[in-house]
Amino acid sequence: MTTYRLLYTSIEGNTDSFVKKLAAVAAAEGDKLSVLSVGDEVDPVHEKVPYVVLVPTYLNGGTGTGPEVKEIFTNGLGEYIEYGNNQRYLRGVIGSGNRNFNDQYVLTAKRYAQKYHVPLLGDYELRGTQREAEKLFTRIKETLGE
Ligand SMILES: Cc1cc2nc3c(=O)[nH]c(=O)nc-3n(C[C@H](O)[C@H](O)[C@H](O)COP(=O)(O)O)c2cc1C
Repeated sequence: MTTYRLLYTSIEGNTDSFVKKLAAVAAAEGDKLSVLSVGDEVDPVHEKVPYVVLVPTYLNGGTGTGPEVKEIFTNGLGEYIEYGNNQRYLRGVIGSGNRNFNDQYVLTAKRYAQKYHVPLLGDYELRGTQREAEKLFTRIKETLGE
């Protein structure tokens, strides 16, 4: 049994729901997740093992992808990554969003991947599907596996 560390933020509950799907996939494979939901109220701790983050997309300031388009609501997760040495243990990002946002689909995750120099491991829409949870759990294992 292996335990995989995941950090995420969820404003409206969709990411929470997807993380539950991932946990069920992990359990079915005899593995475990160690998850932390990072909200504004969470005091950052020093991460001690490699982890993957899941971040939904919330933006304002326009319809494009330029610097005028600002991240909203999810900033606490970025601050957590930048706390102490936490960035050193970040291994990858999974993005979520809604394809109705076209070019801005999962833009926050793409920005995190670029900013923190880690791969975008994949993406899913809204609450995601069972199939996506299975596929992304495989990516998490490949990324964090021993
Ligand atoms: C105000 C607002 C802005 C959003 N902006 C984007 C966006 O720019 N790109 C995108 O892919 N999804 C966007 N979304 C969709 C959310 O990322 C999507 O609903 C996600 O599943 C929310 O996750 P959560 O329920 O865990 O907070 C937006 C949603 C809201 C309510």
